[in-house]
Amino acid sequence: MIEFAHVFKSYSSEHPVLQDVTFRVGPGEFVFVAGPSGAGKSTLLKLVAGLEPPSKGRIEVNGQRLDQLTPRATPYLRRAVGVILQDTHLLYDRSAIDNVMLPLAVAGHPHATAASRARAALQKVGLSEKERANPLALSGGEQQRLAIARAIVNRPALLIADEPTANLDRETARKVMTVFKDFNQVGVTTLVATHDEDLMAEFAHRVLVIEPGRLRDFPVRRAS
Ligand SMILES: Nc1ncnc2c1ncn2[C@@H]1O[C@H](COP(=O)(O)OP(=O)(O)OP(=O)(O)O)[C@@H](O)[C@H]1O
Repeated sequence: MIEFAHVFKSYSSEHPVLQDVTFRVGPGEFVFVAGPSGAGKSTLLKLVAGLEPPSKGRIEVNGQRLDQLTPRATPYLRRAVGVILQDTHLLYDRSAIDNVMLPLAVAGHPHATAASRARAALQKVGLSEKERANPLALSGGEQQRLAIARAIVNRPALLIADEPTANLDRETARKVMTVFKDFNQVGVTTLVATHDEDLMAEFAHRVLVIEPGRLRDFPVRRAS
C-alpha cells in the first residue's frame, strides 16, 4: 500500500529532514508515525499524499510510483488517499454537509448522490445532527470528525492524518482515534502522526518513529 525506498527529503540545500527512509505499510494496517517535534512527521505524511516531492528515492502508494504519476492518474491517487492535515482547511462560510460534499462535487458526482454520500459519511463520524451547522459552531473534536468525514467521503483505500488529536482533551481525543480505528477495521489502511504516548499505548498499533537521521519501526504492540 505504501512503500518508501531510500527516500531523502530536503526543503533547502541545508540538512535533509528525512534521510534514507525505507519502510513498507501493507493494506489494512494501522500505523502511528511518532517522533519529536520537527523530526519530519508532517513531511513524511505529505510525501505519502503526494503534496511534496521527495528529493531522492522511490515512493509507491496504492500501486502507483509517485515520481511517475501522470497528470491523468493524479486525480485517482487523490481519491484513493484521504488526507487530514494539521490545519483542517474546513470552509467556514459553508455548512458541515457542504464541506463534506465538496470532494464529491469536484469528482463530478450529481448533487443528490453527493448529498446522500455526505450524509452517510457524517453519520459514520457521529455528526448527523450537525449537518447544517457552520464548522465554527462545532467543538474542536467535532471539527476533527468533520474533517475525517470529508476525507473518507470518496471511500479512500488509505487515510492519513497529521496530529488529529492535538489540542483535544483526553476523552475527545479517544473518541476521534476510535473513529480512525473503526475505519481501519473495515479495511482502510490508516497512518496517523502523533506524539501522544497515551493514545499509542491504548490503541493496538505499529509505530514508525522518526528520529534525526534514522527511522525505527516497532511492530504491532497490543494494548495491555
Ligand atoms: N515547507 C517547508 N519549507 C522549509 N522547511 C520546512 C517546510 N516544512 C517543514 N520544514 C522543516 O522541516 C522540518 C520537519 O518539519 P515537520 O513539520 O515535518 O516536522 P514534525 O515532526 O511534523 O513536527 P511537529 O511535531 O512540530 O509538527 C522542520 O525543521 C521544519 O522547519
